[in-house]
Amino acid sequence: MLLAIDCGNTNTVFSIWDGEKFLATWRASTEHQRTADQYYVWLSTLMQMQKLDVTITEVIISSTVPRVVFNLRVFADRYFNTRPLVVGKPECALPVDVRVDAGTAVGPDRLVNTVAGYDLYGGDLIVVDFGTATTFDVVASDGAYIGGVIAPGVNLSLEALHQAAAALPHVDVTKPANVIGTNTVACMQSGVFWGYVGLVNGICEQIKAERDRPMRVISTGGLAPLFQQGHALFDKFEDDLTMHGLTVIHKYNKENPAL
Ligand SMILES: Nc1ncnc2c1ncn2[C@@H]1O[C@H](COP(=O)(O)OP(=O)(O)O)[C@@H](O)[C@H]1O
Ligand SMILES: CC(C)(COP(=O)(O)O)[C@@H](O)C(=O)NCCC(=O)O
Ligand SMILES: [K+]
Repeated sequence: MLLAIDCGNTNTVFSIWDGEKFLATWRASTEHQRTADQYYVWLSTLMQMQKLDVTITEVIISSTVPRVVFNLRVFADRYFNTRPLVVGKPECALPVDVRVDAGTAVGPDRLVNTVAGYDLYGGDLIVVDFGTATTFDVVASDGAYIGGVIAPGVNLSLEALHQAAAALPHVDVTKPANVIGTNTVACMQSGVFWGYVGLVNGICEQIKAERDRPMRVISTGGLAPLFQQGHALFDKFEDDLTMHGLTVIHKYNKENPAL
């Protein structure tokens, strides 16, 4: 049984994959101080509560936070007696090329999304991931990651407004009824919501123009459905795109041990 771990700057998602389907998925906030023992207490409790009596034999990790990887490695080694595959490390081969400037360390989540998008839809894709940051990953016709765009995340933008301006409250993102807000909260929500619709539209259109070809736009991340509502920003929404990519990369490395 495979344990796939997707660690973002805000949340860390753990999924158990039986080779055909995910048996369970759990989410914890990302905290680099969390130890291997703490991960185990948390995970084994959830497994017991779900009466999931399985043996984890393999672990794959993608982490946008480098310093959590140490404790996750100890966790895999101590409790599952396995050396985890860590995306972005030389020993983890990818089934696609990465064509970026020399010396660039691409976020592993973006590589995993590229692999997942290519596996599900083929090439000429834009993958939009609404995480702490909102990333656009451009996938060439042969599946290569050829770069993209990093924009501030939706919640980060709202939080920045609240932090920087004394009179602006903390608000949650939602789709406002009108563009013209008639109170402070509605004005802030409008700025972020409609600003984001424009950002996503504009960036995707410019990427397509720069590539000079039609491209499919795939979205992932909890906030993607909010932006899809009535705006047809994306051709497809994939809830567990990153997790799917982790299983594809794991399989590829198992089938190509010499890589
Ligand atoms: N369904 C949702 N509704 C509202 N906010 C969400 C939802 N899912 C995630 N978020 C928020 O979106 C932000 C990004 O979350 P996540 O995708 O887990 O980020 P990361 O992968 O960078 O850790 C966080 O602020 C999180 O609280
Ligand atoms: C852009 C990111 C911060 C997004 O991370 P996330 O929002 O998933 O936590 C991450 O992919 C990252 O740290 N990238 C490194 C730089 C790059 O991808 O070019
Ligand atoms: K992410």
